[in-house]
Amino acid sequence: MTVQEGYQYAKKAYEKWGINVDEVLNKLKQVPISIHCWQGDDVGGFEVNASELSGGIDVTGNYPGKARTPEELRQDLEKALSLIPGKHRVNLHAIYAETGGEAVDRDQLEPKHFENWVKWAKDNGLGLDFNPTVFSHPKAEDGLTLSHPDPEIREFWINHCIASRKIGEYFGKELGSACLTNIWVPDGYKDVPSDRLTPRIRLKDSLDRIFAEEIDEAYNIDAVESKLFGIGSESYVVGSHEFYLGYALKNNKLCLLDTGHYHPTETVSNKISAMLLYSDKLALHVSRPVRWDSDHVVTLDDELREIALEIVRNDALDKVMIGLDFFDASINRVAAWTIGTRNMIKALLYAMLVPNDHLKKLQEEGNFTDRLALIEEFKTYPFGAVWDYYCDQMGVPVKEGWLEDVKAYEQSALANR
Ligand SMILES: C[C@H](O)[C@H](O)[C@@H](O)C(=O)CO
Ligand SMILES: [Mn+2]
Repeated sequence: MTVQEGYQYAKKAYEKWGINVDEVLNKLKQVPISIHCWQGDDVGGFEVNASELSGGIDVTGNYPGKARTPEELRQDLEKALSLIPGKHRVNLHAIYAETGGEAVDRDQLEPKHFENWVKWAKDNGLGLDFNPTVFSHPKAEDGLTLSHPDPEIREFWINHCIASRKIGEYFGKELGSACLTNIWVPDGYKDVPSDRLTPRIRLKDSLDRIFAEEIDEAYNIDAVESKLFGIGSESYVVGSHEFYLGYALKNNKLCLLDTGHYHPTETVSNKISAMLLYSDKLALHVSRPVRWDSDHVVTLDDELREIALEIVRNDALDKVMIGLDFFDASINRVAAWTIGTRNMIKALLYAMLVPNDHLKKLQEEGNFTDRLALIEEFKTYPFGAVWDYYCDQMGVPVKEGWLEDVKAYEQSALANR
């Protein structure tokens, strides 16, 4: 069966349920995914005086071919983007600044240090998002930053976050698309704290100072990302979910939910509808925790589909800013981006091809038998045939065809590094 024949067959199956597949694909085309640059170099960055990765996160594996320069990272991203259908965004961290060989500390970073990224984003029709890097630095050595008892250390990180918001504003202005600038800090304690409140008072004060400067949301949107625990902060994290949920609601900021930052049986899919009742927007770092916040490559698992269903069935595609956050150095890094991003898009397509309104109605009527039966039957509807057609139409490889491209790229580019 050709891709076209498969599509016609699938279309008929979905049309029986009133789903207009052509309309679905047009809608899907317009959903940007923010692809994290840090999968390409194991969260290393290009600082002149780079520190080891810290902040309670870890990248394992040493698959050859990691990007060593901004040029290599951009080249690898271009390769991955050529295998992913749609127009997307790239998410940068401050450690990806280009300072021309000069050591520029993070509180001194300026838009000019990201000019190459902006030029590249313009050439490739991409939006850019941003993150201050509040780890992997001598001033984050003891695992405390914006909540540090030492006012000088706090000041340094406050200034870095302010500088980051200005860089975000610059991205937004240059690219004509608002940049999401997300603050995540690792602050916490390995062992049971004797005072949970004081660090939180300091973190709140730091955030107030960071956000004191008004920046037009047409250019820069602020987000705050919580966490449950990290390596070395197993007992207490200052910026917990409740801390940031309260902060964001009170200060009109976005909560960013990282799917690896909750208890193992706690799901982000279950939070989306609740949070959107109280805030216009929220942001995601879609990741895959395996026993811990391991940042495995996103697979098309139940939770990914459930997240996509929650976004789609609640008509929240323009309210939930979808970003990815995983880093696996045990496999080809371009393949990691391709697999994870294609899966995110596949999940959205899957969710758009479910008769969501009908299923909602069944629930309202108390018809739980039909609800379960249909949810299960739709899992084996010919969604793969629609996905193949979408890839074909968007000019990217169908099915696993992309793997050949990645292998050729591994030979021609990655193997020489
Ligand atoms: C690179 C980090 O993963 C990222 O900044 C942060 O979002 C995080 O999830 C830390 O666990
Ligand atoms: Mn994250």
